[in-house]
This record gives sequence, structure tokens and C-alpha cells, in this order.
Amino acid sequence: MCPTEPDSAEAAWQKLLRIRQSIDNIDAALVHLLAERFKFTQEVGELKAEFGLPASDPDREHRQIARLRELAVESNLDPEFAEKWFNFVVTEVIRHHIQAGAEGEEREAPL
Ligand SMILES: C=C(O[C@@H]1C=C(C(=O)O)C=C[C@H]1O)C(=O)O
Repeated sequence: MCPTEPDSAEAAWQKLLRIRQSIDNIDAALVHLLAERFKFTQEVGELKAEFGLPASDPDREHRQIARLRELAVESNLDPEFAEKWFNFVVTEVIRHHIQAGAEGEEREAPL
């Protein structure tokens, strides 16, 4: 048996608990990072709404996807997954931007 392998069910359970703690820490960090990202994209949405800029910027998104795919390959992460994750997040960001734009228009042209 490899020396780092647990040699009993109890040791395996302890190892599982230790690994799960790290998984939970990483999940917490991801939530914090996403919250920060959405704070910044909200600022972008406010700027876009104020100056009538389009909600989405497909050219920028293509550049971001190319970069993230490269980073994923370097990090041994599936680049398809990295792109799916990015698109999932950006779809939500754009939905917020469209909403902010519509609310800005309503404020400018009340009934
Ligand atoms: C945040 C922006 O708005 C949109 C959202 C993006 C993102 O979440 O990274 C990128 C491009 C835009 O489609 C932006 O234009 O920078």
C-alpha cells in the first residue's frame, strides 16, 4: 500500500473530512469572488445605463473566452467547462445590464 493511503476505514473517513474542509473553503472563496465580480459588473451596468451603451460587448467576451480557455489548459482544467462557466456568469451580468438600462429609461421618461 502507498504510505499516504489510509490504512483503515477510520483513517479514510478522517481524510475525507479533511479534504471536504478544503472543498468548503474553496466554495466559500468562489462565492466571495463572484460577489466581488458582480459588484464591479453592477458598476459597469450603471455606466452603460447612464451613457446609453449596449448591455453586451461580444468582442470583449470573445477575447475573455480565448484567454480563459488558455488559462484553463495551463491549469489542467477542461477549457470547455471554463467557457461554459464564463458564459453562464456573463448571461446573468447581461440580464442585469438590460434591466439597469430599462430602469434608467423609465426614470428618464416617466408616464
Ligand atoms: C461587464 C461588461 O459587460 C458584459 C459582461 C462581461 C463580463 O461579465 O465579463 C463582458 C462583456 C459584456 O458583454 C463589460 O462590458 O465590461
